[in-house]
Order: sequence, then structure tokens, then C-alpha cells
Amino acid sequence: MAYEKELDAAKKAASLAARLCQKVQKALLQSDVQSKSDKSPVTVADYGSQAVVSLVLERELTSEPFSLVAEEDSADLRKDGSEDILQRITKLVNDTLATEDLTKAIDSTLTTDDLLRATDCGTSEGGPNGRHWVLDPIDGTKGFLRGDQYAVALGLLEEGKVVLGVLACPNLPLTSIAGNKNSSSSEETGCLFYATIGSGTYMQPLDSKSDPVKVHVSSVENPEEASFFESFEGAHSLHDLSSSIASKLGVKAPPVRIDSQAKYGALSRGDGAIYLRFPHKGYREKIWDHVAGAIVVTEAGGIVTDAGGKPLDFSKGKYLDLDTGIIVANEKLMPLLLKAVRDSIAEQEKASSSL
Ligand SMILES: Nc1ncnc2c1ncn2[C@@H]1O[C@H](COP(=O)(O)OS(=O)(=O)O)[C@@H](OP(=O)(O)O)[C@H]1O
Ligand SMILES: [Mg+2]
Ligand SMILES: [Mg+2]
Ligand SMILES: [Mg+2]
Repeated sequence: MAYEKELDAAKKAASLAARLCQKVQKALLQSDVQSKSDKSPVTVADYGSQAVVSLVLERELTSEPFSLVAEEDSADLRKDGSEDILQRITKLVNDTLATEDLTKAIDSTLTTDDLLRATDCGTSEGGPNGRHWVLDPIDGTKGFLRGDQYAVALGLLEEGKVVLGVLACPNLPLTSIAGNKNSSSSEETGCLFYATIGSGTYMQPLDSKSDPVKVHVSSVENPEEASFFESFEGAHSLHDLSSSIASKLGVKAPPVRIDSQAKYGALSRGDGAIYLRFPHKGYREKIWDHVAGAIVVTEAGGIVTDAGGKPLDFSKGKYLDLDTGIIVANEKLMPLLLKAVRDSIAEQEKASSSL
């Protein structure tokens, strides 16, 4: 299979990073949360997860030049007053690597300087040439803070195209989340989705040796029977617009609102049939919020496009060159969905121009 070595490394990296995140989520302290310059939250787990993934990839893929485009950087950790948090992240990463006996392979115990260096491995810009790993160490940090869904999302771009993706979703139930929002807390959670180009999408329990299963998107053809996913956070996607699109399609079920690329994972196994994402005007989508999720869904038979029906272009650097939104559905539903999206956006524009 193509990309076998890379896939093994990526699964190991994302699973270990997810273990670190689970540990932090269980014992989250207010002091673990900081605010970035754009006011979004970042935690010791975002930094720790990024360092773990970067160190594992570096160690497992020694023969290749290594480029990583990742969400976090070390600027805030280098500021005066950050010594305690930096120590804490370094300990977390050392403890996590020790569970796999990786510390020995990674030159014994890491120092805070090693931690800063590992974090800054992720400052590549991506682009159309060569290979770039793309990482969101915690996608859905707000969900993570609420104790809800989040994902460690890792993908690989080759000449601007996504060729591999891994999504570790520690809080996603192993069975469908559709109509299951109040599922009991005893339900087993933790899913690892992965896909390589041309080989389909698989899911296996996180942290478990049991066999992976091949997954497929929903085969629903009648939109009345479809359910749709959107961001939990109203600030991240226009819920009014998705509601108008859903009613044009005749969708009966209420929206399923979950955080992060766990939505792409859940779609890839048919928990829902449609994903609608319409950021507020002016927001620029980052590639790490979609690379892994996009291949997980497309290899499971889904279609991921912008709101005008164009495929997502991951070759332009850190940002996706689109300002309309992102939609996902199976082949049968996509034409109907595109029409409903077009009509709803036109109605919305007409309404706002008459104000
Ligand atoms: N204003 C705005 N509009 C659109 N999107 C935004 C916005 N702000 C942030 N983000 C990005 O959304 C990422 C979280 O994914 P979701 O939006 O799917 O989930 S949710 O909002 O938490 O429900 C989230 O990823 P993380 O920062 O990795 O958590 C952000 O990259
Ligand atoms: Mg963030
Ligand atoms: Mg994100
Ligand atoms: Mg993130």
C-alpha cells in the first residue's frame, strides 16, 4: 500500500497526542488555558499534542526531509512569566512519550528548549511543491474546554494534494452519534479514522488493538431523511443560513452540532449525511482545519467542496482560498444541496441589500 510507513507514523503520533489530551481534559486547570493574540483559547494540551506529533514524525520518518504546517507556535511560551506553563507542557510530553518508551529513542528526557524546538517544527508555510505534514494538535479547543468533542487532526500534502489523513477523536462514541446526543457516559468512546489516497477510509478504536473497519458515507438519497452537521459554536458558522438550506432541502431532523473535525469522522461512517460550514464574513479558513477531515470523507465516498461546488485547494499555503463556506454530502445529495445553498445565499444577499 502507498504511504504505509507514513500512515503508521501518523497513527502512532495522533494516538499518542490524543492520550496526552485525554489526560489534560480529565484534570483541566484554569491556569492551563491561555488566550492567543486573536483571543482564541489555547491550552497546555494544544502545545503538548503538537510537540508529541512533531517528535514522533521526526523519529519515525528519519529518511525524509520534514516539513510541518501546524497551528501553534512557541512565541507565547517564550514570553516572561511562561516558565511554569512551559515546564508543565514539557513534563506532560515526557510522560506521554515514556508510556511508549519513546523518550529513549528521542535522546532521553526532553528539556524545555527541546520542547520549544519541537513546537516550532510546525512553522512551515505549505504550498504546491513537495511534501508537507499538516497538523491541528487540538481541533475544537472550545469543545475540549467544555468536555465535548475535539480531534487531533494530521494530514499529508504531496504536490498540493491531500494523500493521507488521520483523525483521533477521543470523545466520539464508537457507535453512531446520530440521535444519540444524550448517550450515557458509560458508552465507549475514542475513534481513530484514517485514509490514504485510493485506499478507502478505516476506523478503529483509539488505543486498542482491535481490527479496523472500512467505513462509508451515508447512502441516503432523499434529503428529507438526511441529517446535517454544523459547528457547535455559532461564532464559527452561520446557523441561520444552514437552517434555511436545510428547510429548502426538506431536511426534517434538527441540526447535529458538534465541535471540530470529529464532524468529518462521523460523516465518513454515515452518522449524518450533510455538513454545512459558513463562517462569518472575513474569516479565512486554515488548511489544518480541513486537510485530514477532507480525505477521511472523500475516501469514504463523500464529496467536499466550497459553497460554489469547487474542490478545496490545499496548495495555496496556510489558508484555503475561499470565502463562501464548505459543504459535504454524498454524490446523490450534492446537486440538490448545491442548489439549496445557492438559493439560500441569494435570498440572504437580497434581504441584506434591501435593509
Ligand atoms: N470565527 C471563526 N469562524 C470559523 N471558524 C473559526 C472561527 N474561529 C475559529 N475557527 C476555527 O474553527 C475550528 C473549530 O472547528 P469547528 O468550527 O468545526 O467547531 S466548533 O466551532 O468548535 O464547534 C477552530 O479550530 P481550533 O482553533 O483548532 O479549535 C478554529 O480554527
Ligand atoms: Mg485554535
Ligand atoms: Mg482547528
Ligand atoms: Mg487547534
